[in-house]
Amino acid sequence: MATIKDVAKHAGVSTTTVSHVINKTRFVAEDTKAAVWAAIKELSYSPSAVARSLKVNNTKTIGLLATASGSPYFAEVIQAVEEACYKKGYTLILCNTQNDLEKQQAYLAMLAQKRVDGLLVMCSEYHPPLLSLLENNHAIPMMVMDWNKHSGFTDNIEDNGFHGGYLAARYLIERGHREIATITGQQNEFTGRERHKGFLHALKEANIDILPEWIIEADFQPQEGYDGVMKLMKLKKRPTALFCGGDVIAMGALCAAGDMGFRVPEDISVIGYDNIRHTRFYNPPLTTIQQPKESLAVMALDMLLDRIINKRETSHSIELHPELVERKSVADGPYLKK
Ligand SMILES: Nc1nc2[nH]cnc2c(=O)[nH]1
Repeated sequence: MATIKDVAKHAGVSTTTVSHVINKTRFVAEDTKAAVWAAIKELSYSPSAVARSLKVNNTKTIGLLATASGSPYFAEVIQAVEEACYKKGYTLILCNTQNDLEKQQAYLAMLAQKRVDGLLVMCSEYHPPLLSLLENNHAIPMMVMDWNKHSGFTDNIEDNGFHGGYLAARYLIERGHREIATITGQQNEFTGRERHKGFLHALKEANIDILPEWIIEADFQPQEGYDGVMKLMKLKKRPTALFCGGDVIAMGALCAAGDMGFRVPEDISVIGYDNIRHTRFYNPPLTTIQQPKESLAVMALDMLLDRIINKRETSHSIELHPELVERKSVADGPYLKK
């Protein structure tokens, strides 16, 4: 592979001139520039990012310690992170860890060895061993994207999942429902837990009791939504509305309702959470709560770059604001005041 020295020799100039031509850091005469670019082309020279990194002490790379890019929600956030990195001239290194501590350890070590400039963390579950692991690597500028606790050494985002869950329940209540069930995301995940708490709070505030069998603690999988609706719709007392803690759960829920011969929203109303791209094409199009995934990605990266570039050491927290997206999966319930 050609080096900068080869290019300089080929073009009959110094390596410094080659560097100035490539980086546009100084005036260089047009014919010299042309000779350098011709040599670069002829030798298929590509500037070494490694050599550059050694010189400037940064790598223009960001690590993302993620959960699983196969889930539609994470896929959309990761795509937005990648796009934001690209726009700022950074390369993203994606590490899917599937909540496996060994993988988290191994990837963190690799990212540290690769000298990433900063780390985005979206691991879903923040148990003590993971937190110690992150703290042990606090020398790397860090932003946690799905946890609202102030850790002191990282920045973080408050996604207001509690408010989002509250909005979902309020909407169902305002549409005249009181028999409301829920199939939650996993309760050891911050997003799953906060959304569920907000949902319960709205019911309590409206003096609505929820039957214990109407609360199905699940995880963010369509199968869980499917199985959940199968159980709910076989109960003697069926709910008229259902809040699913994630759109992928709602996908399974709609499928089960159809398989059992129930119509959505006529027989049961369904509301989801996340507003993943495909929900517009669900049958019926899903009413859901918008998790601002692009803002999450852009804000997380901006804050991380602020830590990296401005050497900020104090922790900052930023907020996202969920919003209702009305489509066609919720009908008026029996208690609607006209
Ligand atoms: N694991 C997981 N966590 C989430 N948090 C918000 N949405 C999701 C999802 O679809 N899966």
